[in-house]
Amino acid sequence: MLLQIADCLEASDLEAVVETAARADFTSGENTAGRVARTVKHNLQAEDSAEIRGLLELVERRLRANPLVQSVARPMAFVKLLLSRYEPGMAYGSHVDNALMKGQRTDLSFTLLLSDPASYEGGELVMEDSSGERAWKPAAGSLLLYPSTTLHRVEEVTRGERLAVVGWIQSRVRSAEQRELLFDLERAMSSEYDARGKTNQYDRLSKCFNNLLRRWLD
Ligand SMILES: O=C(O)CCC(=O)C(=O)O
Ligand SMILES: [Fe+2]
Repeated sequence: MLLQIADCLEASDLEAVVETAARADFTSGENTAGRVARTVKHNLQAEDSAEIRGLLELVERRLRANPLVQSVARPMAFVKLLLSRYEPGMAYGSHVDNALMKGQRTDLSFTLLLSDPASYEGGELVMEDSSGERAWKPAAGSLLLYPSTTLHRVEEVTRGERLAVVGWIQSRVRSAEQRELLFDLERAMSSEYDARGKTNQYDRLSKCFNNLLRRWLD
């Protein structure tokens, strides 16, 4: 399940992040890619600095505080975040993300878009699965959150600049299928409560949700 979450950063955060990004030094993303990924990874990544660490910490705080992120990802750890930039001619071909980063399992991958989609051409994040392909190009401040098991790519940027924070989450629930069931159940609970209050139906759903979560937590 891929989820798009709008407005993960409010306007003032977004402005501050873009300003910091404009002062950052970038190096080729090929430096942090493996032997094969290197053949398809053509982008830029911000070099580590106190300012960049502050920026990434702010993004992580906002994502952790987002109830939808909590409910879709059930994060145990934010394994890694980085600031990336695509200029005209840059793209990231089809790949699946590494299962292990910094000794931790990656269960979900995310992209937080920082550029206004009208300001660049190309740069769609394309998800490839057995049902076909789907391209995403959301508004600045929106988050795309998807299972790290998915093949995906970033289309070539042909005009302007695509700035984004990308990252990986280790979940407390390893299986994407189980995470999706829990997400649906939690939503059903919450709409039952909003519509009718703490009914028998709500209690029944809450029992299923909590006992499945107990069973599936790592
Ligand atoms: O920039 C993106 O949307 C995704 C980048 C990506 O796939 C990666 O860094 O592994
Ligand atoms: Fe990726």
